[in-house]
Amino acid sequence: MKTNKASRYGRKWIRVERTREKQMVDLHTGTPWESVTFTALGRDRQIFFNILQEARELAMKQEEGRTVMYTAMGAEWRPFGFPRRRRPLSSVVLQEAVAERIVDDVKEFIGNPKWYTDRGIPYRRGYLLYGPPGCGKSSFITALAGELGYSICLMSLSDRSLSDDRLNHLLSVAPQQSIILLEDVDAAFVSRDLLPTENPLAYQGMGRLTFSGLLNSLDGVASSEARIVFMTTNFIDRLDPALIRPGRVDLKQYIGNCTHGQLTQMFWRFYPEEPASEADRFAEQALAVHSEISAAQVQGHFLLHKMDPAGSIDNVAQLK
Ligand SMILES: Nc1ncnc2c1ncn2[C@@H]1O[C@H](COP(=O)(O)OP(=O)(O)OP(=O)(O)O)[C@@H](O)[C@H]1O
Repeated sequence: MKTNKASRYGRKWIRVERTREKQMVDLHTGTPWESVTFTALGRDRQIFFNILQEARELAMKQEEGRTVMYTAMGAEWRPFGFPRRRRPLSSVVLQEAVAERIVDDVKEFIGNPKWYTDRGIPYRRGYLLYGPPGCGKSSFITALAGELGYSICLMSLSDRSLSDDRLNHLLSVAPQQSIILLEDVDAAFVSRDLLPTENPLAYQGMGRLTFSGLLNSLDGVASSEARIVFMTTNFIDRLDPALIRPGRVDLKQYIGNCTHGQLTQMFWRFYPEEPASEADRFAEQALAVHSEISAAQVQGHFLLHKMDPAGSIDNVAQLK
């Protein structure tokens, strides 16, 4: 498909011819390739460099301050949804020093490629965040990506169309400067092993992901670019030790239910006008009635009492 248009750029007229390639798509974005040809009269070629430079700056501006999420489609990664506004790290309230530990580790890793190459160690690092639901594993990883200016490649291992080859390929073509996020890694193999008896036809003619395929793909994830893989699970004890041995998972971190400190901090963030003593009172009362409270529950409770900090304390027993 071809279109022709005349456009003004500064004081010059240029002809813009766009040709859409039928069979080719950009592997990283899924958009079809287009050839754009500019023609202008005159001898000054600088005009073309200026156009390209301007286009580049505009494209970068669009993603500035945003986190792009990719999902796997066939053999490619495609962005899904619009790039999200970066989530600040401070908006995810974790137990003291936990966020710093991970952020420092990742930054140290990204900043030292030579250390790895000098020692012949593959330049990749694996992280496992584990703990009960709704405590901030995914939110923290999203905020971390924002802090680093990285995108996120989100992948579910329970995806039935995932085979060893496909996973291997996807991991090797992941966009540069991205975090690969494998969520709920425990679910993949438990559920998969049950499936063939339920529906023996489901896998006919289709390769499926095997546990050793997963291990091989993770081991193969290495390039001159820093490769960061995050896995999350609610049940660390269901994971095969081979999956989380050093080299595949280099840093494990428990992300648990709210402590007194987290509860006060969340209260402050939500009701910044309130005195510290109220935040303290909220935390104390919440822990007196509930032994385990996730940050997601607290967030939901505050949303029910948006303009009513005292009400959020008085009704703390209803927190669920
Ligand atoms: N530590 C936290 N600080 C601030 N908000 C949080 C925190 N944990 C969770 N939330 C809020 O709760 C919701 C769910 O959190 P999130 O998806 O990050 O939890 P998760 O630990 O990844 O859960 P799951 O194990 O179910 O995937 C989000 O809206 C998030 O904003």
